[in-house]
Amino acid sequence: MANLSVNINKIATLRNSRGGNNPDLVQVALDCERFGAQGITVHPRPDERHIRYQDVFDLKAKIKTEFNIEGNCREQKFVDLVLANSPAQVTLVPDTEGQITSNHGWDTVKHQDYLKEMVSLFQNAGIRVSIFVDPVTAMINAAATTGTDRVELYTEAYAHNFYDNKEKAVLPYAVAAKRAHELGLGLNAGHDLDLHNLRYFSESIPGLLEVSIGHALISDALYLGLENTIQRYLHQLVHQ
Ligand SMILES: CC(=O)[C@@H](O)[C@H](O)COP(=O)(O)O
Ligand SMILES: NCC(=O)COP(=O)(O)O
Repeated sequence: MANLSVNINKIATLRNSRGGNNPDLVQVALDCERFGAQGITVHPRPDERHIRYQDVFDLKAKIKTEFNIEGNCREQKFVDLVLANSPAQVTLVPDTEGQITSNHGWDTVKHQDYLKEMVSLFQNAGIRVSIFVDPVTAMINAAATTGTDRVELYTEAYAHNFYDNKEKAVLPYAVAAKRAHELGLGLNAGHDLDLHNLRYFSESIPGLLEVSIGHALISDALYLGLENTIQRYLHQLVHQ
């Protein structure tokens, strides 16, 4: 069964909208853990529009489950933040300036040498590395040459195409996952996964280690409550 890492960016968005500490990000993270989440994900961005750099230190001091920090390693401030906090995992995402959210994976072919350097920098600090990639065989092949521990498949296209034709939507992911397994890479996935598309994805991708879910899960919690929502997401990941 894949682990569920709850991305709490949206909690920070809500908190920042009023400038105080409501909702309390650290408390929400602790509650996610208490309700069964196996990890906490944050994606600090340079404008600190949701997760602030200080949040990462505050979370690191309190959470007990797997801490996953996602972000752009081309920002020195991000690299320093990760090294200072030693999370269980860093996920390297090729953010571009001004983007609303992550919208593409790394071009691991073009940036192979650079990624190799970044992977060993973090691994030498004892941090597991995952590279965010599109489900394309060439990207998986080149990711493996960087020495990364895992790849995270960018699931926006799957989520988008799920309702039209779920078999077709998942196919590139199944092919990419098979290749990743052949190359000995661990497999994570995330972006726009939700209560409707999660079960089919996890059933179709054997050996999936972790999903990180934020936007849909926090939105569902408005209606269902956080504890019930996390239980429902966990339930999607259990296969008979
Ligand atoms: C890496 C990824 O897939 C993103 O979903 C990201 O972590 C979310 O970031 P935002 O919350 O800033 O949209
Ligand atoms: N890595 C993906 C993630 O953390 C959450 O993405 P989303 O569920 O907010 O789209």
